[in-house]
This record gives sequence, C-alpha cells and structure tokens, in this order.
Amino acid sequence: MAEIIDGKALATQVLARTAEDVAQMIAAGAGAPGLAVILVGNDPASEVYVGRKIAQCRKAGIRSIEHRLPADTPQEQVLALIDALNADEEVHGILVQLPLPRHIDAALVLDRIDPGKDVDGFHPVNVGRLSTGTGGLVPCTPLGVMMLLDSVIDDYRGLKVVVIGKSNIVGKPVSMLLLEREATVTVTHIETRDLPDVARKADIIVAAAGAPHLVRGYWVKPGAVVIDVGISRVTDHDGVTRIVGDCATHELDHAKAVTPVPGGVGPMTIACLLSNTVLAAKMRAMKG
Ligand SMILES: Nc1nc2c(c(=O)[nH]1)N[C@@H](CN(C=O)c1ccc(C(=O)N[C@@H](CCC(=O)O)C(=O)O)cc1)CN2
Repeated sequence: MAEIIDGKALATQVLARTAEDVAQMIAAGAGAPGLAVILVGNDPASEVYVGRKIAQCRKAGIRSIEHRLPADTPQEQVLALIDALNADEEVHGILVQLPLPRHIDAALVLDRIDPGKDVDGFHPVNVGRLSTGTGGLVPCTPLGVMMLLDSVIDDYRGLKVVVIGKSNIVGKPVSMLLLEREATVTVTHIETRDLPDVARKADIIVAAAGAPHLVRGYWVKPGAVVIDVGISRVTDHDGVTRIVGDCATHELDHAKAVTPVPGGVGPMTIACLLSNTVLAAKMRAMKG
C-alpha cells in the first residue's frame, strides 16, 4: 500500500512555524508583516482561495489588506493600485489572485509588482533568480511540492523525475528546484510522445497537467513517489461534483508514496504563501 503524504498536516506545521516567526518579529518591535491581496472579479474558486488565504493570515498574525475589485476594472486601475502598494512601507507582500479577467494582461500586472514584495514568486526577477539558483522568492505551489517530497526523500541526486506540465506557475519552477537538488528532470507537456513510457521510468512523478486522472497505474513504476498537483471539479453520473487530481490514485497502490487530492498540494500552497510573506518582511527589514 502506498504511503499517503498528508499535505494538510504538513501545512498545519508550516503555518504554526510561520505564526511563531510572526510572534517573534512583533516581540522584537518589527511589527506584523502585511499582505495585500488583490482579487479582480468574482470567480467562485478564486473567492474561496482568497477567503482561505485571508483566514490563515489572521490566524498567523499577518495583517491582510484586501482589495476586491469588480470584474470590469480597467487594467490601468489595477496597475495604479500595485504602484501604490509597492510604495506602501506597511505592505510586505502583494498577491494578485489568478486568473485575471481576460481584458487584463496578467504578465504586465505581475511584472509591475516590486520583486521584493512578490510573494507568489511570479516576477521575472524572481523567476531568473530561481533558474540561476541565486535566492529570491519561490512560487508557493512548487515550494509546497518540495516540502512534501522532502518528507519522503532524503537525497535527490541522480533520481529520475518526470514533471507533467510546463506551466510558469508549477511545471517550470518545480523543475528548477529539482535540478538544484541534482535530480535528472524531464519536463513533459501536451506534445510529448509516449508519455506513459516516459513516466514509467521515473522515480518521482510531479503531475501538474490539470487533466483529471491522466496518470494511470501502469504509468507508474513500483516504488515511485507521485505528487499530484491537479485540482479539477468533475461531476459523476449521479450528478455529484467531486474534486479530483491528475492521478488515478486508486490505481497507485504499488507506488512508494502519493499525495491525495484534496488534502495534498493545495493546503501547502496557502501555507507557503504565508511563509513567503514573512520571508519578504524579513528581507525588507534586513535591507532597511
Ligand atoms: N496568485 C495566485 N493565483 C493562483 C495560485 C497561486 O499560487 N497564486 N494557485 C491557484 C489557486 N490556489 C491559490 O491561489 C489554490 C488552489 C487550491 C487550494 C486548495 O487548498 N485546494 C484544496 C481542494 C480545493 C477546494 O477545497 O476547493 C486541496 O487541494 O485540498 C489552495 C490554493 C490558482 N491561482
């Protein structure tokens, strides 16, 4: 039977450590870190994630500053808000919830955030730092993936990793982090030929394609570790909607360890956002 890696439990530990860090900062007279959260529009899933982020900030002692804007907010107004938040000394982290409405150029918006406040790690400066292994803020989901992997793997050197999906948010950054650990990384995508054969050679699979139950049992080598980043809502024949991942987890008994969906990578994303906010506040204090 494969070990189920409990992302909820690990996220609780990360959040507890973050709350301790915040308490220490406050005790030292530095003040609580501040996270500005921008949500444009009313995408139901984004509303839920933003709500959870703000609730966790409150628990950890991080000040959250909410900016909820209507779906038709002009791009210039979003950019002006980011300029104001960049200049605000009380704001240590800025988060723009994705996806943005179609009329807004997400790349332009993300590029406008001060790299030192970019707690999502999406700014080109942080992307560049990650790819050169020179520090910076690391995207939350890949950071969470690495923490989950670290709970079952000590040494990545020479291990074969197959990353399924080449997104800027997960596939590419997680590949960089794994390369830093000296794993042999293959990044696959929609055009990859013979994907099941490629996946079957892997010691670690990171599935981030957003395709429900794409990874079947026969794709996975016995003893491999499988991290499921996908989160899709599917409706059964009986009309019940469920959240499922990219992996057919019920076929993975022969794996060494797997993450569940829900309760795997998702909770880690939010926990890592909070730890990144504390890191950004500490980096700013050191600079100051
Ligand atoms: N600015 C950002 N936008 C988005 C990011 C991001 O990292 N930064 N990631 C996703 C959404 N996301 C956080 O924002 C996120 C997704 C899922 C979960 C989560 O806990 N999921 C649960 C299951 C889903 C549910 O209960 O509704 C789980 O896996 O257990 C947290 C955060 C896109 N946008």
